[in-house]
Amino acid sequence: MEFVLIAVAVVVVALLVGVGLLVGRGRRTTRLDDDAARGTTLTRPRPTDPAPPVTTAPTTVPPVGTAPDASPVSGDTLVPPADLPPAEPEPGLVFDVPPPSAGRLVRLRSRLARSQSSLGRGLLTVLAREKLTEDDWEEIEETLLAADVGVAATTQIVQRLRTQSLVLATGDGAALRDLLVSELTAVLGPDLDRTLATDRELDRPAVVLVVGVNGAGKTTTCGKIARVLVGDGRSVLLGAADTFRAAAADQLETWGERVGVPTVRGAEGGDPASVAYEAVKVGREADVDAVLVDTAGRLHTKSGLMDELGKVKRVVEKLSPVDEVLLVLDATTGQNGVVQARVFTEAVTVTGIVLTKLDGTAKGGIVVSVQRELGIPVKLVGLGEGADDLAPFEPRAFAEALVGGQAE
Ligand SMILES: Nc1nc2c(ncn2[C@@H]2O[C@H](COP(=O)(O)OP(=O)(O)OP(=O)(O)O)[C@@H](O)[C@H]2O)c(=O)[nH]1
Repeated sequence: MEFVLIAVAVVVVALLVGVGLLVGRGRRTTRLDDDAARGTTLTRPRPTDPAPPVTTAPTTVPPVGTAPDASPVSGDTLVPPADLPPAEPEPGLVFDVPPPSAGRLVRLRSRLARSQSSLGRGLLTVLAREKLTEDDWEEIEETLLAADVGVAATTQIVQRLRTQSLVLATGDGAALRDLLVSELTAVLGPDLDRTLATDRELDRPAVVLVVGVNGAGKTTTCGKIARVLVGDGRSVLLGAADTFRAAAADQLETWGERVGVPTVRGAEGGDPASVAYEAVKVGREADVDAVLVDTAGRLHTKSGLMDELGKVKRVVEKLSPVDEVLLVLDATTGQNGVVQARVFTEAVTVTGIVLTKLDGTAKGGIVVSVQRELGIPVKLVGLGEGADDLAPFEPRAFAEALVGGQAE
């Protein structure tokens, strides 16, 4: 009898060890050090899985952060934050290698097809006419307005084109097309500083907050910016301060895992400010170049959301200056987006706009009106759902792409 009991005990222990090992092979979610905010966890790409590459969806283990006292996932050793992020993937791991940011807008110009066919082609057809009549100029004006270029900018473009067409004397479609590109470039603010403040300072990482309403593409954009930075050779840490929607943290983690970037996340419904603080703290200890913090876009009330954003920024600033606050706007929402944007600019000092979903609208001129109305430069544009469909904004290249035609 005693022998049977011993045999049963051995089998049970073996089974438990086996299950523990299997779980340990999933996503690695590690409690941070003892000073970490309650419920905050750090996830990093799995370092020792032999295969398959991380480009596929990772195995998910329930977030440890939901239970404040949870201990590290079985089989994990607590990784000192100063070791982060891995400079190279461990043997057997294949991270995505995103392309560098330079020249992306030119590569993605065909994504502006909808804007181009309504704005560019419409204008080119009129400009190609032998002699431009009053009706033609009106048509040009209407086309620009319909593409959301805005009244003031449209008036400026049309007036200047008219003057210059007189100088040209004859109807030269190609020359007028080039003039149109120049005028569009001029209203896009070619001299605005669009540098993303993501360069590491001497003693600390750059800190970027990503804000905007839900559905605008914040989390996706955060992940895409991480890829842009990794593609440019920088080290990044992500902070999932959108604790309102648990899936947002999972989504962000997955983006990070694909390029070898760790994520700090909190318990669902936890305090976003403490997650943001923790992310910046870990980023500083790990000496990364930039910490990107995703924030919530939805709360029970709009004023609640704005108060929360303000708090996130204030709390982070106890530890580090915030170098960039990027407001993500959905280009397909047109003027509504501008109204939303104003609410955000009242709560935090927005330093740059990311205009997403420009591939899904015929109103590419929204870039002009958003910038003019808010007085904030568009720094990045989203041109598709693909992982690398985010490009630094370049006025001339954008104007060329919108107008299309021969000189492209
Ligand atoms: N076509 C297109 N889709 C985009 C672009 N950027 C983001 N999206 C899509 O927009 C949808 C919403 O993106 P999310 O990143 O989840 O939006 P969010 O603002 O974080 O939303 P919440 O987490 O609910 O606040 C996703 O399906 C994205 O793939 C873009 O540039 N083009």
